[in-house]
Amino acid sequence: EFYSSADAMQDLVQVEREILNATRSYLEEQQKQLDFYRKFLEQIKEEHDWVVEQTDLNEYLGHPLHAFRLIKRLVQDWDELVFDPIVSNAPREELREFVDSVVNELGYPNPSELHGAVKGIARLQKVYNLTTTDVADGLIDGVLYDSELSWRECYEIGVVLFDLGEYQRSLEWLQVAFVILRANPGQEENENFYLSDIKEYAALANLELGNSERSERLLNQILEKEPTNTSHLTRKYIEARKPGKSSEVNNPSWYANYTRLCQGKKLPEESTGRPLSCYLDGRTNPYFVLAPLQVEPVHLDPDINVYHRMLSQQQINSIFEEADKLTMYRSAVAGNAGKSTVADLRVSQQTWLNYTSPIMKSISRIIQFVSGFDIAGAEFMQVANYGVGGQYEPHPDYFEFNLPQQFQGDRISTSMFYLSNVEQGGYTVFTKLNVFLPPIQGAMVMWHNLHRSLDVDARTLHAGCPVLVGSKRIGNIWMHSGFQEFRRPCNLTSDSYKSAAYRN
Ligand SMILES: O=C(O)CCC(=O)C(=O)O
Ligand SMILES: [Fe+2]
Repeated sequence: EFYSSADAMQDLVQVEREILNATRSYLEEQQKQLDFYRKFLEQIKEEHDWVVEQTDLNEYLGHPLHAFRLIKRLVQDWDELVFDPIVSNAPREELREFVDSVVNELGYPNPSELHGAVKGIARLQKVYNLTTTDVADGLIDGVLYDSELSWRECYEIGVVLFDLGEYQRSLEWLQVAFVILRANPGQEENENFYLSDIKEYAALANLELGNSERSERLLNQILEKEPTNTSHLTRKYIEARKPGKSSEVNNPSWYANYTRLCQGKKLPEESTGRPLSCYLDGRTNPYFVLAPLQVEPVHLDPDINVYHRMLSQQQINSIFEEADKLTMYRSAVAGNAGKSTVADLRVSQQTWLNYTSPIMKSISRIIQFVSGFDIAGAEFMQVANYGVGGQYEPHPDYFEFNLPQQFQGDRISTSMFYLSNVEQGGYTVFTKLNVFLPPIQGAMVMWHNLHRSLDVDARTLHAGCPVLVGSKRIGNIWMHSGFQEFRRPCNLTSDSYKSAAYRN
């Protein structure tokens, strides 16, 4: 799978380059062949015409050499020089074999990936309030990119969204396609045919949305002006079918907070009289005496801290070198009965790094010093890469139920390293705490997922917002509550009441 990770997408660039080069050579080879055939035909024609011009063909062919020449041409030359090569077409076979080998080695996206990519665009529009015209113009959240879409691309997006049942969004894309196509007359040979085609899809989308009148009107326009083969059938279909209901979009309860925070907007907060401010911490562990931790507290109770400049570019490169040795997989989520499943709510690719390499040894040391926890029983570091539209919808990091058998206790804390900056989007947000964090390369954010009583803390619900532009890389280390009894002792009374009101 390619669309879920920016890294994986890079392979596709190589695939396209290889196919491009091979096809170009193929065309050159074919051109040579064609030139050869043409020359052959000219030669034959010359001889043939000469034969036909003979006043007495019988006499001419009675000559043994003339007869031999004609027979030889037909038996040998036509076959060897023209028919065989045309039929077997060696360059085409070579091209096919080459493309197969490239595809086998590097992979090739299947049609479902187009759906994934289009869903990604629709998701970005929804989360960041991007209008369809802006996106089509290459204007992404206020930044203009040199990447405007053609009418055909807009049309394809509209069709895929129609297939996905996103009729309102589909209609918007179809409208933009229509406008672009009509604004550039003469660019497309079958312009009128395409305009009708777009209208036909728009008629169907309108029908699904419950706008039967509009649907009717669009179809009549086609039938009056540019009737196509299918429009009559569509008319029958529309007459036979009951219009759909304009579906009220029912967003989940967390959705408003989620999108607001993803856009970098906070709800106003009551002042606690004690604004949070950054500080240097050289006392948590002697390790930090000479290079104190640069702490940015972003929330108190539950505490969420960002530690800046934890990793240098060099260290980050070393992490990627380790990750490159392994295969990245599409991230899954715990589904029913704890089974892991792939879902749109988490679109990224990931792999796991153990703590044996020098860089990972040093990370495990740092993480233990900062958190105070013993890394024994912790999971390997999960390195993830999100492509455009990649995201992780609100979730807690703890399991609570369905704790994997090999776990020593639940995930007591999360330490998440930002291994890249993100050009636009990709914030980490805490939907119940009114906190958003733009990724900053080299920084690490840490929080506890469990109360001291080891009950789960529902306030820690968080999400990775969709990446708008860029490629997001993170590294997660989850500590487990086993082995930590002396590191973070329980209180005498349970503190789980604090999060009781935040469940669901
Ligand atoms: O991508 C992010 O910012 C959050 C990722 C996350 O929550 C996770 O991987 O569990
Ligand atoms: Fe998480």
